Amino acid sequence: MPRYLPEPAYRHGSPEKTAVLLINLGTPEEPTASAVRRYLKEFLSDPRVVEIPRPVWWLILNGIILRLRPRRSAEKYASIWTAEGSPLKVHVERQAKLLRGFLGQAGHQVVVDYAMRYGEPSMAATLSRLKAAGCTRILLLPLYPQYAASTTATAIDAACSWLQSVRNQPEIRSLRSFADHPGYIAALAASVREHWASSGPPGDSYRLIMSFHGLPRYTLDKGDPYHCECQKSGRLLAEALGLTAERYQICFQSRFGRAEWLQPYTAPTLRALGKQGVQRVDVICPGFPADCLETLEEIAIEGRAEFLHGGGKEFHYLPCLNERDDWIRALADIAETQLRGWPTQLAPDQAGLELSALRAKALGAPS
Ligand SMILES: C=CC1=C(C)c2cc3[nH]c(cc4nc(cc5[nH]c(cc1n2)c(C)c5CCC(=O)O)C(CCC(=O)O)=C4C)c(C)c3C=C
Ligand SMILES: [Fe+2]
Ligand SMILES: [Fe+2]
Repeated sequence: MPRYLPEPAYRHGSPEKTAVLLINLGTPEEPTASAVRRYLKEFLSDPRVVEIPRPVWWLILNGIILRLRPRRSAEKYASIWTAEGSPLKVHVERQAKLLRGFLGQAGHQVVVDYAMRYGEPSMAATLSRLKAAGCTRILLLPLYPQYAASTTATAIDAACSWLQSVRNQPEIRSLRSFADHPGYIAALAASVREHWASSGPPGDSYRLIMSFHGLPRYTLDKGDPYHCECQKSGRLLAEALGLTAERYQICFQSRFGRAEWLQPYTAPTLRALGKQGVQRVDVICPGFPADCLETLEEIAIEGRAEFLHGGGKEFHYLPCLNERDDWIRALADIAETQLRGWPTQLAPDQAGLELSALRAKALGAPS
């Protein structure tokens, strides 16, 4: 027998609201080994993330990874931690706040919130809170421009498993990906152009490196569209910038484990470019809408060292879209497109409430 969360008695005509829920990966609560262990345990236990059969993976995870990795990763987190907390969380929180303002300008009265797939604020708690606040329509917006089963799909799974616990379910919509959204590509292109304007235009010995988070190679063979969506975003960005094929390169970072991942790998590519005598690289991470450990530490610190040790002269890391105005506008456009057909004004609902109160009065009974 399913067990449902406690539910208030249904009242006809109660206010109905629409919510937009931004979803990101999640991040440890503190840059300490124990907080990182808790985070990694939840993250890496997800069968969408690691597809190795369970008894074997359970032994590797608990016997090796969770003993060794948390301390090393915590040191890396400590190197990028801010006074306000983990950069990923700080940026997502601000993005939600800004999106609320932008959607408000567009005339929508929607509730905008954010949740993390792993850690806090959890998806289940946030969805329950939205429901308790009267949200009967919820748009799920995973903040992954390129679809992957290990990111987008697992975020939707988590929402679906929360739905299983709900008696009176809200209506749900979800965004699959936005790899070729014109506003997203234009915001990336504008950030590169602004960077060229302030750091000098690219010379003859130059590459723009577009570094995406990697995935195991088998995901491509098994039909995950992630690789293709990354190629598409990269090509559209290059086209927007007027870069020919020799002037940019798409590569994949953050390899985890010993299996083959999507190639070319970012770190060896940076080192090789330095060795080949390429003078300057600018690195952008279009797959990450918010700066995080993987961009601020792995690219801006370690990637820089790879290129310079290889013999390169000038390395620039371009920040993620974060709170850029053009990006938040693009996000608002993405949300509005998905919201189409849903009432996003409170007024009609309030009118409905008034009407049902009148009816209740007329009938002399609760509605
Ligand atoms: C952009 C999309 C991402 C994909 C695809 C992705 C797949 C993926 N990641 C791991 C393992 C780790 N990732 C870690 C951090 C991390 N990953 C993403 C995004 C994607 N991951 C982000 C935004 C972050 C940063 C989080 C932060 O707190 O700043 C980590 C943790 C850090 C570490 O110990 O190295 C791991 C582990 C796998 C296995 C995977 C797909 C199979
Ligand atoms: Fe990752
Ligand atoms: Fe592909």
